[in-house]
Amino acid sequence: MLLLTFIVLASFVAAALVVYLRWHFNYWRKRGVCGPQPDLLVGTFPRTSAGQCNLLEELHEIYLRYRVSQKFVGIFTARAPKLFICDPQLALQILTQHFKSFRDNESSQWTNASVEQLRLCSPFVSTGEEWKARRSELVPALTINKIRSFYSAMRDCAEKASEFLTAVDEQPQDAKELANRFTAQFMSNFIWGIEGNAFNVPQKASAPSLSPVHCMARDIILQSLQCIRYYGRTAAWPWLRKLRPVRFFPVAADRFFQQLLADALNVRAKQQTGEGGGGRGDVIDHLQQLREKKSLNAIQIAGHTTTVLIDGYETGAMLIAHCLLLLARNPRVQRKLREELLTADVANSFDALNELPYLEQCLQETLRLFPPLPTLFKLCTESVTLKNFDESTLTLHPGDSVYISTYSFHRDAEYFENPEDFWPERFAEEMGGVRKYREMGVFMPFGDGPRMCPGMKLGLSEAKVAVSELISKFEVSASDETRTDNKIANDSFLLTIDGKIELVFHRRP
Ligand code: HEM
Repeated sequence: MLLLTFIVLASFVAAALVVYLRWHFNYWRKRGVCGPQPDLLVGTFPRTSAGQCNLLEELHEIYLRYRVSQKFVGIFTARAPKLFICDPQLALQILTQHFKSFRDNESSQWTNASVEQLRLCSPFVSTGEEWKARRSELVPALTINKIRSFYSAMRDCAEKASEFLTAVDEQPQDAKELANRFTAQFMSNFIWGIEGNAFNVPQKASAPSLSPVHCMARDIILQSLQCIRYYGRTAAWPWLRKLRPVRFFPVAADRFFQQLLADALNVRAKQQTGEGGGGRGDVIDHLQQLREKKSLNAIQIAGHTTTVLIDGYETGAMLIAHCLLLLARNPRVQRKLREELLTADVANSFDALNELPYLEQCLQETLRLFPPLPTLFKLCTESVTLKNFDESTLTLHPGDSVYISTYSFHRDAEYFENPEDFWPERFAEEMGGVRKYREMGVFMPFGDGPRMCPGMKLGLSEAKVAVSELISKFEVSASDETRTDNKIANDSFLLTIDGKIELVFHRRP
């Protein structure tokens, strides 16, 4: 009897749960929005939830299925409803004309002010007026003139990479690690005016040890990726995040960067009172002036230094590593780029480097195939009505989430012929250049609108300097360990190819 009661009760609870979940998954249907049938337990992304593919790949399948008939479809990450935008023009409007209605990033909800502070100072996770203030403080530190004044420092870092590669004598190298050494070295100089030592100890067969700034940047990236996985796993139970809030930056990194800031400001203060004062024009100089004009506290200033470091260190390195990989696989493109580089005086002129059309095309084509930040997660901040192809409408309200997958637009054969091919010429000026694709809304590796990446010029400059140095001095080929297709890693939030990018650098005579 007891057993029977238990079975009846358990069946009742199970049935009630199924009814509840089904009812919940009617969310989009009730609002007149179509979309793929969600799995009762894991929503629209069963293979991503099982670790079998990247969220982008499942999003891309949905995109290809619906993009002709729907401008937007309803999806569920676990139980959370999201609106997925399949129409590039609508995506562009969301980022530009409708900006007031989509001002904030979903990542602003992925930060817990009770457990960490430096990360909160990044414009990327700030909201409302706070975002405006943080962004306007940062932008003047990243102008083209500032970057130009660091051109010889950047070239110096790239030359150190060349010396290092010469010393390791054609042993296969992890291109991502190499690129991270370069960006860590340059960022240390650009932000704090310190030597990164990223390429010291060029003993044969032994890799140089990493600088403290490099170690901390790497630890922040690793911990942030773990946090993003945690946010993915707890999507169905968001209350868990309140019970166990997590930090994106390790405690040790927060302390390290606050101390580094204090030390750098002390040194500057002494230099200004003694002889030889005068700014070097680096990020610390800019922040010091800002502190005097606005009442910024030490946390906010240290937060700006970590924002520039982390974005310049990781996204810049991803662009460099993927570009070297694509050039290694495509000897024709590599030769053509080298010919262009060898005819210009790039060693002495930042402007000459920026005027090289093929170098620009190679980098844009790399960003098309491997945009480091391939999904934009936007939050509705003011009610707005969107129109579908069939003139039906949907009104979104504050708090609703919207997903835009630049990865899907970038790999759509409708806009980019043979989308898996690396063909930089598609971005040639005479074919309309980058502008043509940006206006269509199908190319946005740096986002668009008022929140567009403020570090675009810095990221592109880092990559231009590193790629131009290495391609003019080395023939680059891929080792057998490196995959030959563009399959992306299952667990990467920042988009990266699956497996290592192992390259061989043969010194040219
Ligand atoms: C190749 C390198 C880079 C790529 C592909 C890239 C890409 C992006 C993308 C897609 C966004 C989101 C834009 C949006 O929400 O519409 C973004 C935002 C941002 N990026 Fe970059 N980025 C790069 C380098 C940098 C660098 C070097 C910095 C240095 C400071 C930087 C700082 C930022 C910041 C602060 C934001 C947030 C802006 C805001 O929300 O107002 N990025 N980036």
